[in-house]
Amino acid sequence: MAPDPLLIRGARLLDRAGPVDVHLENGLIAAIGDLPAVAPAQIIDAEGGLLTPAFVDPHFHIDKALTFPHLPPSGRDHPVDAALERTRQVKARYTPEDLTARATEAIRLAVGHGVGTLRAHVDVDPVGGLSALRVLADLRERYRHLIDIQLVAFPQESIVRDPAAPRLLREALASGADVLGGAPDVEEPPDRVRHLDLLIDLAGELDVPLDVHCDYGYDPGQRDLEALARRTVEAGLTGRVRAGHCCALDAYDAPAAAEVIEAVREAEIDICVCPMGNLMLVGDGPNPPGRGVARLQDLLTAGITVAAGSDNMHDMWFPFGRLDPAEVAMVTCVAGRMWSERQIRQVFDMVTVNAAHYVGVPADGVRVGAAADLVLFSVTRVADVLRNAPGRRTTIKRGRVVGGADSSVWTA
Ligand SMILES: O=c1cc[nH]c(=O)[nH]1
Repeated sequence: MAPDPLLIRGARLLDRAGPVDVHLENGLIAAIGDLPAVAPAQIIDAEGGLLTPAFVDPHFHIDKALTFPHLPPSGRDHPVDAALERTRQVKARYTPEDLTARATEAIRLAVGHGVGTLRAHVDVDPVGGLSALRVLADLRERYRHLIDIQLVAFPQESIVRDPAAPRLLREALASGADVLGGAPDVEEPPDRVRHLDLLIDLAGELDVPLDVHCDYGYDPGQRDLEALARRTVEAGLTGRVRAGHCCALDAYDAPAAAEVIEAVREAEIDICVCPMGNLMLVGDGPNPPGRGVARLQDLLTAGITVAAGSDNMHDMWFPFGRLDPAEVAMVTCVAGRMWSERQIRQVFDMVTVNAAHYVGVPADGVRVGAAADLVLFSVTRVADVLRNAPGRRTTIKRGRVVGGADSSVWTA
């Protein structure tokens, strides 16, 4: 059933002077300007607060979310080795009930924070098979009125060493996954290109989008992103491939970085950085030299679409987080030394319109005819959104109010 028309009075839009009224009807933005009240429209008085496109979180591991309290101790020295080991141990103990409870809490937080679309990686491998994916596919349908969830079939364990793994990925895509994921880092170095080849072949054959975790290390020798870009073009998948993390870009010297960035540009690969987890885990030793956040400003200068994702929340990969893209954007500013108002605004795009492009949904901004997926803030400036200044957020999905930061409107 179409929601009642909604009139938002006196909202401030990005890049536009002065408050305006915004009329929502049939899930779309119907008019913007100085509008008469249209009875019997529901009216929200924005009181000059900022109205922006809904947040899009382009990279989140929903199946692992909130497992932190149950992690076994790890004897591993390197935090990434510890995270991989604990991932294996913990996911072997998932139950449908525990997964449903944790994922539902993640969805509740996302909706409350203004996320309209969430791309969620779900481990699909011999440890758990398709069981987590099935639970999450059910939740995707149950909460479709509140949030769009895309499920990525993510092979967190090897697909080269295990001959059954590619078949499992096929089954995942036939039974609910929207996107093919990948993680060449989990292979022995000589097998990484084989991992990429398997992914590219499968994505081409099944005609599905591909989203690959790439180069998760502060290591100038890691060039999987470049290999992915070159294979993307060769396979005719230009514009259909996405890459997350890309930490090694931070470790390359300038000529190597320029070469890889040019290959990425040619392949039209959007990049998603995940600075919260990467600042914590990437880099060796007690005083790591670089922190594994891809060269944001060089990528933007090259015209590449850069998005930012929350990655993990309170699990074996990241102990903190609250699934709030405003927090991700604030950390991205800090990590990328993006301090000026113009740069802060660029980073806000990384969690809204750029992230929308990354996940393949329209990135229209607040315009007549665009989907009415919006967030209304009581604060007026982007910097106040990113610093989580006291105030309220109202989440609007397809023209209907579905939640707020205090979560009082959210109904399961
Ligand atoms: O491989 C990875 C990287 C980050 N977070 C995960 O859950 N897995």
